[in-house]
Amino acid sequence: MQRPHSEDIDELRQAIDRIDEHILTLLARRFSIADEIAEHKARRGQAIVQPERAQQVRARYVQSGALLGLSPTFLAALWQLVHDESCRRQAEHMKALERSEQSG
Ligand SMILES: O=C(O)C(=O)C[C@]1(C(=O)O)C=C[C@@H](O)C=C1
Repeated sequence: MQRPHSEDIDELRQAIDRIDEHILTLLARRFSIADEIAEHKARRGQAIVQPERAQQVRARYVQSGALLGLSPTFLAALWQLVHDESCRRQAEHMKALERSEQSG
C-alpha cells in the first residue's frame, strides 16, 4: 500500500516541477519583453511606471485568474511582484543604455 502511494506523489511532484519550469521560462520571456519596452520608453522619454496600463494588467490578472479559481489576494500579490520586478529591470536596462550611449 505504501509504495503505489509514494509513486503517485513522485509523479505529481514531477508534474509540478515541469509546470514550474514552464512558469519560469514564461516569466523570463515576459521580463525580456519588458526590457525591450524600456528601450522604447528611453527613446521617447517616457516614465517606467505607466499607471493606467499597470492597472489594466492588474485587472486582467485578477479577472482571468478568478475564472481559473485562483484567489484575488494571491493574484494581486503575484501581479505586484511581477510588476515590481519588471520596473526594476527596466530601470536597470535604461541605466545600462545611458552608460553605453555616454561611452560612445
Ligand atoms: O506596458 C508597459 O509600459 C510595461 O512596461 C509593462 C508593465 C508590466 O510589466 O506589466 C511594466 C510597467 C508599467 O507600469 C506597466 C506595465
